[in-house]
Amino acid sequence: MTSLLNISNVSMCFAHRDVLSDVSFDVAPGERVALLGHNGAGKTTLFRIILGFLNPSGGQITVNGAVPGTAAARNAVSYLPESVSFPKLLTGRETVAFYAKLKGVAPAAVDQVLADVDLTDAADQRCGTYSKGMRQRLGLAQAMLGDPKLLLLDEPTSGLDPLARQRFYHLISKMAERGTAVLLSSHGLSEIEARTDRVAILRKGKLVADAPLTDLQHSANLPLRIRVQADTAHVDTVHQQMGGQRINGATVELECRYPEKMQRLSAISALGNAVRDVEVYPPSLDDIYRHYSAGKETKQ
Ligand SMILES: Nc1ncnc2c1ncn2[C@@H]1O[C@H](COP(=O)(O)OP(=O)(O)OP(=O)(O)O)[C@@H](O)[C@H]1O
Repeated sequence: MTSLLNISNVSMCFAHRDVLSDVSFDVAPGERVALLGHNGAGKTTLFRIILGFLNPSGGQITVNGAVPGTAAARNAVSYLPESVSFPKLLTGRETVAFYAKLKGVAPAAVDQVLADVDLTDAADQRCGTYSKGMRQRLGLAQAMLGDPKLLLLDEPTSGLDPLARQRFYHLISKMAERGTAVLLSSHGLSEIEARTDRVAILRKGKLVADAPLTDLQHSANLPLRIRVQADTAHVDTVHQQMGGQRINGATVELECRYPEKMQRLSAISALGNAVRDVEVYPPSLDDIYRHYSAGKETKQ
């Protein structure tokens, strides 16, 4: 599939300091990509280059085939910055109407996006009275205007409560279903785990991973955990046969690598009625992030 966002060998140097080094990856229409990295890894800098606010020291970017900052690229992209602020005296509805006018979007879309982010009841309240979460949702409403081809979200869920986060990701997925390419940065690893299609990890300005989470789970070769609930009368036998650790009266847990997984599971299955239940826990995004952040540079 043709990429909507193409980042090719991008480098950025501030005052002789390399902040981004030779970063390349693509985002396709309808794809949701999480951009992860420690504080200062270069995520916001990359966003600012994609938006055309900064010129890279090297490499090229195209947004829907256009150079960042050109009218064609600007028309294709919407951005929600990390710290969003709006004029305090304008209401939510006036604020979104203002952005709709700037973007050339029909006024009818204003009430729809306010409803999408659950701000209908507060639409006539002044932004100065909004909570942080409400401001963030208003920011998302303005970013959703006009069904952008590319949505850039810089730590979009900071300040949102758990239900608002769920709703937020639901909206993002709906936009992706309609073909919007989404690139979002986040430090909330658990929340993006099941809600993005690919993970890109920056470490000190270098791209150290770029693949779907399941591929990273395999290539990092981190252990997965198999937890077996044994019949209480047979727990000693199960422990002896399986190895691993007993973690309570009836549960035995062991760690293994992906290539051994099926062999281990058939051995457990051969224990028949001595086993009541089996659960397999793959490495979490936290584990994978720690692995790649520690310097295992195996780009997919
Ligand atoms: N205009 C600038 N001039 C000089 N250095 C800059 C400038 N903008 C960013 N930097 C530096 O570039 C590095 C990357 O910053 P950036 O804001 O891109 O990181 P980040 O990954 O978004 O971090 P965070 O997770 O904390 O938001 C930092 O060391 C920062 O100090």
